[in-house]
Amino acid sequence: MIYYSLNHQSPRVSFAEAAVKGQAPDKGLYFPEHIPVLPKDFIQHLKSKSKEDIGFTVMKPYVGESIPDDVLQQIIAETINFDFPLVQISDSISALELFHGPTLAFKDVGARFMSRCLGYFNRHSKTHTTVLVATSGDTGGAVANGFLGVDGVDVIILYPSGKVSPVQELQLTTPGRNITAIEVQGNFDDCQAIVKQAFADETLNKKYALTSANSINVARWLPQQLYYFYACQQWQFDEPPVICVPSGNFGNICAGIVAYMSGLPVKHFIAACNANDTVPAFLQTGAYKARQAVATISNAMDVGNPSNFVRIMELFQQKFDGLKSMLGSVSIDDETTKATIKTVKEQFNYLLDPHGAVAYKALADYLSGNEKGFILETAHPVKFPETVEAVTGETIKIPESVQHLLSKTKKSVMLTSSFEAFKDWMMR
Ligand SMILES: N[C@@H](CCOP(=O)(O)O)C(=O)O
Repeated sequence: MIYYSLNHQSPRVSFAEAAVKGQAPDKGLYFPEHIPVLPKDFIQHLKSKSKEDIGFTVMKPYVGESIPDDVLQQIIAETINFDFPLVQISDSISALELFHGPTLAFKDVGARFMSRCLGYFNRHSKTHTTVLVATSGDTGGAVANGFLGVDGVDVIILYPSGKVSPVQELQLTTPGRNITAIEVQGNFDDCQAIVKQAFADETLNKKYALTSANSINVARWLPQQLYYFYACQQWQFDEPPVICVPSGNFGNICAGIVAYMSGLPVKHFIAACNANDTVPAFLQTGAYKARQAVATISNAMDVGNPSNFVRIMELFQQKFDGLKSMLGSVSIDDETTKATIKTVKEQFNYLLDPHGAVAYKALADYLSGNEKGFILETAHPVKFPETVEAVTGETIKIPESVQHLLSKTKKSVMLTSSFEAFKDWMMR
């Protein structure tokens, strides 16, 4: 597989080069030159396949010759060694629970896959890589966990001060070793802008081999397709599902659309957003206007300028009508999100996290007649106990993986949101 830059001013590269660079030199996102269509037989017999088989079959065309098959099989097995259950909430809505990994959020899959790929590339080229990552909540913890102790890799996580949940903050500020957390006095878009500027900065690039562990990196983005295959493997109805994805940086839903274009049966996609409504507004007006991110209770989606939207446009060959026929997007406010957590708990005894609740409400509003669908439950409610407990009046049982964090002390470097402050810190 060859990858090109969406800005079309950089050389085409292999999977290995795209993963090691993160972003193309012309600041474009890498994109696969074609979307492989999987054999019909494979899709029809998903139910009889193992998670590992599905993972290998889906990822192999994207990885190409960059990683030998036996190593890729091992990487996939280590990436997906937890459950992805599709749990029925109501007659028409199920939840694909993506929070059974080590950091209780869907980012674990991409972070584990990418860290192992990079570890493999570094062992072979004997290079040292510095991974920069911006987070609005869940990516940071997953990347810290996935890259902890990986050979030849240092990780620098930038997060918006005061705008991630206490559990998320502990996950990304306490691992130590090769992981450093930078607390930025700004919002997620400021963190993401600093990271993107760093990739284009000559001085920093002379000193460090930089890459990204956000979904702008193909090795973080593409494995997210696997969720959709695992969901369809468990889908019990004849009609294909409507799939609703809580969306911030739009990497996850973009990966879902790739899975659909590879042959996975899907009726419609809905990108459920919080008050950060850049994409819902675009789908209504046809004018894309990035906005300043605003803080909400579903903080991992507090993104005003979603990086992956350019990839979604590319998948639909820049055709607005084609895009609109397959993708809808709505904005759900915090009060409605809280009311949804409460109602779903009372009616169906299912506890949603704020991100899942945004998706649940968007899907419930969309479905009509006998239509059925599922949401991606992207994070465990225990990552947001203040919100969830206040709404339901019940205490959430704290899992072991969170319990041990609570006694740890946060360690971070506080910086302003200017690129110069970050560059100065990096140079020192
Ligand atoms: N929702 C994210 C924001 C970054 O998204 P990514 O998928 O591009 O890493 C977060 O939780 O940090």
